[in-house]
Amino acid sequence: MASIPQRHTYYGGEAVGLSDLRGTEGSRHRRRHVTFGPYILGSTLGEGEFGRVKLGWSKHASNSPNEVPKQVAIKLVRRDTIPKNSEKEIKIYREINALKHLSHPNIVRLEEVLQNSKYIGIVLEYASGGEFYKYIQKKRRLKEGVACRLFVQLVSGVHYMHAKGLVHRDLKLENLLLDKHENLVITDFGFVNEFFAHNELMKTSCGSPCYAAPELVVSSKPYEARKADIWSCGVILYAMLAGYLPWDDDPKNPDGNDIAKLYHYITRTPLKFPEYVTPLPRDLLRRILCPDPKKRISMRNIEKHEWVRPHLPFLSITPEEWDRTMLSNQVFRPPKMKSQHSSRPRSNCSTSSTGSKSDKRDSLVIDSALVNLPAPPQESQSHVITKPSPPSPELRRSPVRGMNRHSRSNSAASIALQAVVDAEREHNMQQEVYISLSKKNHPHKNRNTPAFIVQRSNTHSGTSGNTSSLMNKDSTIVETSPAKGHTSKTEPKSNELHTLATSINKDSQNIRSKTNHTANQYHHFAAHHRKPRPTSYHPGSSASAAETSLPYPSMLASGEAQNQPAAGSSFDSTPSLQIEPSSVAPSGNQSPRMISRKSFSASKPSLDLQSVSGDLIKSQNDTGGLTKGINDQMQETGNDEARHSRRYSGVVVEKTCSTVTEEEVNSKDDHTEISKRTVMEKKPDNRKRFSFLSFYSTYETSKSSLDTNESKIASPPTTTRKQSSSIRQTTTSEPEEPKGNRSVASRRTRSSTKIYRQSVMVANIPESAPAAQPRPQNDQSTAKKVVDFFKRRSMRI
Ligand SMILES: Nc1ncnc2c1ncn2[C@@H]1O[C@H](COP(=O)(O)OP(=O)(O)OP(=O)(O)O)[C@@H](O)[C@H]1O
Repeated sequence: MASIPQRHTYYGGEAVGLSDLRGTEGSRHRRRHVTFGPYILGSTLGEGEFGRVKLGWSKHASNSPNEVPKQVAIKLVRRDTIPKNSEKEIKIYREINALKHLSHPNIVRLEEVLQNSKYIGIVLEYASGGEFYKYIQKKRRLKEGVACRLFVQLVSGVHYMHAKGLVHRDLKLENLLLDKHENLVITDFGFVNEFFAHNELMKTSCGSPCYAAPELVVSSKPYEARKADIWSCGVILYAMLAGYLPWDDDPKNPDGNDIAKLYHYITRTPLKFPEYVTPLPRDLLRRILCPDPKKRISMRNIEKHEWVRPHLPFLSITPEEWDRTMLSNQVFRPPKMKSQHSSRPRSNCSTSSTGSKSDKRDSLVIDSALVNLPAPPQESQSHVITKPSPPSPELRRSPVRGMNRHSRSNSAASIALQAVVDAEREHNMQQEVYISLSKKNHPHKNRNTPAFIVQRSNTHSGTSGNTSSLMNKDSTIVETSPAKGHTSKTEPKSNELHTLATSINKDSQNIRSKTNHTANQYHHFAAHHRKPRPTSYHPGSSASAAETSLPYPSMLASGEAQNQPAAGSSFDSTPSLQIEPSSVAPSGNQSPRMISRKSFSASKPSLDLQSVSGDLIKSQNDTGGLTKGINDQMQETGNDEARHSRRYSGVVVEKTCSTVTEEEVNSKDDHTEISKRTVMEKKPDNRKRFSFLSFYSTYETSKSSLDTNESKIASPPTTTRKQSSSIRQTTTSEPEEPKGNRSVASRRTRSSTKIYRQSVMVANIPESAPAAQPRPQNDQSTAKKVVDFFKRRSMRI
């Protein structure tokens, strides 16, 4: 038996033995963790605009030695860094609100929102697989099968959010993470926006130049945001397959510094591929990376493309089915109901972990008016931040619209309050879905069974008739809204949905069982780095939904001729709804390897939602505006069921936590561990063409200091990480040529400055950008600085 080493201290001639010191020593050795609410804080996983993202794990689960504590990523946002009504506040608000409504295995899951007097903690699912760009960087490029699986996951997640009426607007490799089973996880919803009509156009351009669709850059016209997301997906797919970004080989703009030239090049130059990219993905990429958004392939047609056919069952899962599946795998405890007489939500924020008076003082004072969520800011034509605007005349079914607004509700503190209120609504919604499911299980009792159309794709009429031969004619998709002219012919069988869920769960359990060992090592895997991110948000307004024709600049017109798909311009046509009942249920072999996340697991999550969440408040009037996409379908089909399909999107709880202080958080980073991810951060191989971060240049790793003396044990050993960097812009213009030998070391190392990407607004790039002319040296250097600034940052275009 290990004995505590005897220590004798001499005090003025009197020996003090162990027994006298045991208390002192005991307290010294006692593990004291830095905590935030119900979570023990660990190392810093990364750093963004809002602050550090910490690894955390549930205190409650750790009581049992055999139970792996639930791990989470906690985005800690200092409240005093978020001025009221600031861009930052709006961005956080948007991100939280969007995540609450998204429940998809490839979208980062929001666990809850916590706060104390100093911090707001956005508790997210922990994506332990690290950052996706590093994954590609490590492998140089992905094998086709792997790329296809991950692309399908990306498409599924993006399609899901589009169906929910949301557009991401900043899809890029840096905003993709991997979970422990190398499934894709879409993160960073700071630029998310809602759209309310199928053809609704947006004004505000967001994103990063390399991933931004041309229409965002070369035209000031409103754009169809979903098509812009699709473009970004294409750039991501290209990077997966090729190992570098497309259109980076302009000899006149080798470094891609000149954004005007970059976009001229994009719109005028046919897409080139290295020889190792096979014809099928090439065809798909040509259809996606089509400069003319009108001719760009739609999400539905991507899902029908031959290349992704092996994953058709997965892609066939509709948003509604995802909602149900995720819901069925959630452990949901009915929240404590507040008193019926209480008109305002009750918060447990005063039950801070310290219970100090100051904490109570800092706790949120809940204003009943906050029950009405503020509207998200509208996009303004002038690209200026606007505050929540009054409801638009057209009724948009949004939880943030169509309700009384609270004029002061945009304060940082109120964000978490909104979360409480939304939890209330979520619960209500949850109950609706349960009712819906229960009715579905007894269809004879259900008068509102949704009208699923089940039909072979090659039998539907209309626009799909011209589909390319590469389209999967036998493919089936599942839709909740019937095609025009169709009436509900086949009702969805609840056992079909069940089969889907069961299949997924089986898959999940298999993977889970294989990876229990990995799970036990969870806490050893963390990473921290400083990752530049877009930092500003410029809400804009949506253009009129009536505006369906997008005048397109001539340069695009000329470019589109070159980048058009070889055939099948009808890809953008709205496909009819098709379901092949027999193919709805995914076969295990065909399903992409993903799942394995909690949502798919039948196992009980270690987080005790109730103990964590405290009060959840039931809402009376959730109208689910963020599910506008579904509502659109509902309106089209007259199908009320879609309304019930809004999923329960996680319990969002606001709670006051008082144990973490700024000093603790700041100091704790000093000893962060990272073992797994650092493997990916070896010195870049010069033979690699692919190096994503060049665009943002090299940036210094933040040496986080998570561990205080008190938390050494809580936090695994720290490895200071250095971000390698650089998306290389190559000089050769030869097509079909792998360009791995180009020397980019100098570019990679040209900057080691710590950089925070900041969104910027730039004027639209003129159609004919002035050719680069010799300029005085001083001017050039200034211009270079500006260009570098843009290149290294996520850019508001
Ligand atoms: N759920 C997560 N799991 C694991 N790591 C994460 C998670 N979320 C964020 N990180 C890490 O933290 C880093 C910063 O996160 P994120 O970019 O979301 O922060 P942010 O403050 O929103 O920054 P920005 O909005 O500027 O992008 C990420 O690059 C990633 O490495």
